[in-house]
Amino acid sequence: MKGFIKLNDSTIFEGEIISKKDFGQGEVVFNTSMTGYEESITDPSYAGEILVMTYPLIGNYGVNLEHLQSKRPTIKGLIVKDYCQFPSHHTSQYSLLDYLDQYDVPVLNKVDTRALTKKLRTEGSMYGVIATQDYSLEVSTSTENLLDCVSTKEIYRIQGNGPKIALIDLGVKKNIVNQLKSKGYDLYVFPYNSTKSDVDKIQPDLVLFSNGPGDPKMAKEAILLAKGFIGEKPLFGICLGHQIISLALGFNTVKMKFGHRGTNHPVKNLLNNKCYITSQNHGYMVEKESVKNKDLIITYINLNDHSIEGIMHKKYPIFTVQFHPESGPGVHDTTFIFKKIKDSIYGN
Ligand SMILES: NC(=O)CC[C@H](N)C(=O)O
Repeated sequence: MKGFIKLNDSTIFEGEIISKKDFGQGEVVFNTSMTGYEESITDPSYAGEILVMTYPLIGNYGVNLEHLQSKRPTIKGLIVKDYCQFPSHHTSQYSLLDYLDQYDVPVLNKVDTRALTKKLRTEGSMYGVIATQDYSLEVSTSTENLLDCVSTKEIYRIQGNGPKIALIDLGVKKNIVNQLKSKGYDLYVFPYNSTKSDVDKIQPDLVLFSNGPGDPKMAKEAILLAKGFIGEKPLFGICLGHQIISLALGFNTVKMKFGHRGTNHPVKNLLNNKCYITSQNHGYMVEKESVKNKDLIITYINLNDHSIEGIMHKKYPIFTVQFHPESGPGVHDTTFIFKKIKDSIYGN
């Protein structure tokens, strides 16, 4: 069936809707990974977003449930150039389309994704609507409470013999939990709106703020929670968690022109001059000009645009990364960060 994506400046890109669902709206973002669509479509950080894959052939290796980063797809729609109808991989359990159809996610195929991506790169991120027929549709730019959609409703524990971590679930990816589990941490996973007294009950050795969707400034409860623990407990944050801790420390965050979404983003550790290739998925960043506190150090920068990719406190055991050390999808260069958490607990 003929369909299209209409952007909020009224530009239309035509395509074919191949899914059961023929309507979806959200912020239109592009990901430049050549593989990893299973992880990306289920990464809760993409909640509220329509995902454009720049790699032209998508669906080739089907879907294996083990690769998924959460219980269901979190995207509002998928846009591809050439959907592969006949996936071939020995571990594939579903075709990508069958999997997305189970959850009513619209898929728009045969789109000139290169032209669409060039548009978003030059003019900046936009909202869009995937639809059929009615070209006069209004493009909505409103957002829902994304954290409420992706965070756990109840506290739960994944027992381990190591230090006790309070993991604030802002839409945590499965690979982060798996990495922490594999290092033996005793994990208590908390809802996004937990209070300091909720978390204090377990007497954690460290409080970890996870990745997650949307504008970090909307995560008011989590910012307050992070503020409460500054100087009291070691803190660590990944992606949205990095932004939240940064806001709690008095930095500002701003929306990027089109964000970083892909698996080959080079970052440099300014403390030892080492470079790493990292997996990334974010549309906001910590504003460089806002870093004025002398007790804070920028630890990592992105080598493509020199934006901040990590910070550290000089006096307190607080450190954060904007990139995704757990990968899923992507490179494993920075998984050492999960061991560094232990060092920060023990003051090394
Ligand atoms: N992966 C994430 O945690 C994303 C953080 C935030 N939602 C952003 O887009 O910048």
